[in-house]
Formats: sequence, C-alpha cells, structure tokens
Amino acid sequence: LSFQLNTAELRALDNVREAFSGMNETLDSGKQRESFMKNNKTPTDIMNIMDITMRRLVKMSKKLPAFNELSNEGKFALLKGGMVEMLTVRGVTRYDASSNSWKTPVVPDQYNVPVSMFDQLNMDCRDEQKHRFMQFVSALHEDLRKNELAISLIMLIVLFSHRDNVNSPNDRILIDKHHRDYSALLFRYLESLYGEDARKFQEILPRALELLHVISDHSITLFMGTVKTEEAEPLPREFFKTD
Ligand SMILES: C[C@H](CCC[C@H](C)C(=O)O)[C@H]1CC[C@H]2[C@@H]3CC=C4C=C(O)CC[C@]4(C)[C@H]3CC[C@]12C
Repeated sequence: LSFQLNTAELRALDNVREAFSGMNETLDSGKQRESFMKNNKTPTDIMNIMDITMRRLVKMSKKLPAFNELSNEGKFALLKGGMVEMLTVRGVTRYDASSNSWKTPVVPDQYNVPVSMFDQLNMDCRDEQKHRFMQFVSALHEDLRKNELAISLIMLIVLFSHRDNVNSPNDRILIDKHHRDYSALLFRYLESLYGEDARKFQEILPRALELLHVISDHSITLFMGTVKTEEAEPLPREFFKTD
C-alpha cells in the first residue's frame, strides 16, 4: 500500500507553502522592531510584536485560493474567529524550551520574547493562560511542532473551523469543504512521511485543537488594564481588550 502523494496533493501542498512563505521574513524597520529590541518588553510591546504575526497571517490568508472563494463577510468572520488560535499555533513553533522564550527568524536571537511576559498580564487569567499555553506545547507532538508544512496545515484547519460565525449558506458549504480538504491533506501528508504510524496523529490532533479553542476563548481579557492603548497597534486590540 503506497502512501505516495499524488500530483493534486503535491500541488495543494505547494499552494500552502507559497501562502505561508512570508511568515519568516526578517523585520527591517518601524515601531515593531523597536518593541522587539527592548530588554524589558511591556505588554504594549508584546501587542506590537503580535501585530507583526497577525498582519502576516492576514496576508497569508489572502494568498489562499480557498480563502478567496469566500465573501468578504465570510473572510472577516474566519479571521476574527481563528486569529488567536493561529497565533497560538505560531507560538508553539517559535517556543524555545531551553530559554523558555519565543525565538523567531524575524529578528536576531537575542531579541527573543520571554514567556515570563505572561506575569505582567491581567492577574485574573494570566497564570491559567500561561499554563494552558504550556499544556498546548506538549499536546502538539514534536514531529508536528518541528514540521513547518504540518503546522501550516494545522493553522488552515483552525482557520476553516469557524463557520458558526458565518451566515451565508454558500460560505458555510465552502468552509466545511475546505476544512475537510485541509484535514485530509494533513493526514495524507503525514502518511507520506510516517506510513501506518501517522494514525497516532488522528488521536492527538483533535484533543490539541480542543485545548487550542479553550485557550482562544479565554484570551480576550488577558491584556486588559495592562496596555497603554494609545501606544498599541489597532489590529491586536481587536482580539485582546485593553480597557
Ligand atoms: C510567536 C510570537 C513571537 C514571534 C513573533 C514574530 C513576529 C513571528 O511571528 O515570528 C509570540 C509573541 C507573543 C506571543 C503571544 C502572547 C500571548 C498569548 C496569549 C495566549 O493566551 C496564547 C498565546 C499568545 C497568543 C502568544 C502566542 C505567541 C506570541 C504571538
């Protein structure tokens, strides 16, 4: 039984790689770079750093043929519903256990973001959220965490899982279809790498995505009362209330 990918699957994977190709571009200028270079990053700095990832995820979605089939209302609803989940998945891939920080090719290593930044956030939920994030890191199997293409497919499965916020019947049909297609493509890709062993991912992924949903649902007030609103970028403030 060959697990070899067929040409349609290989082309679909190339489309995914292409859509995500801008995620790791180095950051050259602007306010965000300053936020990265500060030794003691404040919650406002974290917001301006998240702005970079969020903007790149929006740009990624616009490069996806599947996403562009949707109405503008449908596109907005998916990004609204899936942004924090995709951000969190990004956080797992950038998480460096030895330094307990997020490292990124976007800036030189010394400008990493310490996970201890959670300790400056809203005391009502910062400890639970930090704990949930660490749980999610271990819930995503090493083989998945270290595989950029698998992570990209997981982000797309997450993005196309928010059809409940969408009203148009045509959008809902398309979203369900792409959710099924990206899920199938991920498992075919994993089969092409691990053969029969890929079955283990069929069990662990749904549980990890359930935890991801809980993280996202509890993130909204995490930065509440800790950010200088006028100094923070507007996009992250659409997902994390600041006052
Ligand atoms: C991945 C990112 C660092 C690298 C940023 C860089 C532009 C890149 O994308 O490579 C870190 C910085 C702040 C982190 C969030 C902070 C609070 C969070 C609060 C939660 O509840 C979940 C996780 C998040 C969203 C963190 C995800 C990873 C982020 C975006």
